[in-house]
Amino acid sequence: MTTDILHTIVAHKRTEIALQEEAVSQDFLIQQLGTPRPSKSMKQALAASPSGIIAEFKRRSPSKGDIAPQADPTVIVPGYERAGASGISVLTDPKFFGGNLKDLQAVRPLTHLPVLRKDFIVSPYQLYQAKLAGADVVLLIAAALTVDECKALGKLAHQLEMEVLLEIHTEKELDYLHEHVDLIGVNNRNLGTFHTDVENSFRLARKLPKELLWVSESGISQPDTFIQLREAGFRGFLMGETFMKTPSPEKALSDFLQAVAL
Ligand SMILES: O=C(O)c1ccccc1NCC(=O)[C@H](O)[C@H](O)COP(=O)(O)O
Repeated sequence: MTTDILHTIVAHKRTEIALQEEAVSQDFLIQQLGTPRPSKSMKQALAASPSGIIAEFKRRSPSKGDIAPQADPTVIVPGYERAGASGISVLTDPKFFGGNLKDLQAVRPLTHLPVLRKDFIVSPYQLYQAKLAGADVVLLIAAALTVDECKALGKLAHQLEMEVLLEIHTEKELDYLHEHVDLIGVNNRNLGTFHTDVENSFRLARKLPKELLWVSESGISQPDTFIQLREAGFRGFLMGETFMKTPSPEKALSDFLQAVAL
């Protein structure tokens, strides 16, 4: 089921990709792959971390508008690593989030952490782009795909040695699980209404497969909530706005980790 904003974003995404493909063909991207650099495992990094925060670089969003429109990822991302992030997420969507694949490319050599390409992935073309830009993980959003598309994209991501974070919002979307999923993300944000409720993670936790690593996504700002989510079994926490809206995302993350005593 697609919701309105998601529908709009995905429709625009298809146009964006078609234009990019006109300029640079998929065959050309494949030729450029050569011998790719080995990937870093987000799953292992989160499982080994006492905190598990995937700190996100996000300039703006459909729900909040401008958050940090002038932010520079080459400043923010090394700061996140110094502060103790376990992984990095870079929003690469230009129109709705003010991001760019170049942001991901720019931070790749500046961090040892696994990097997630956070975008609305609907085409193999975007997976080749992600690999070339240096992503270790890609997001597949159940609500933006059919089950077959999700499986085919997951399979290709694995062939390209990238991990797959499958994002769900409802129990029904557990039908999207397949053998090429490494991490399961529960989005606390309803993409139709933008209403954000971390209860969604607690509700769905009872249904999530034990063999996958669980990530709670969106709207996490309170140390108490974070601690309760860890107690419920989540080992990854995708957090953007809480840090990006402050003058120093590095300090905000460092303070947050101190508040949860990690
Ligand atoms: O953030 C939005 O408004 C949004 C709207 C529509 C689709 C996706 C959206 N966000 C993408 C994300 O996944 C979040 O940036 C990520 O989960 C972090 O959320 P937050 O900590 O609330 O910034």
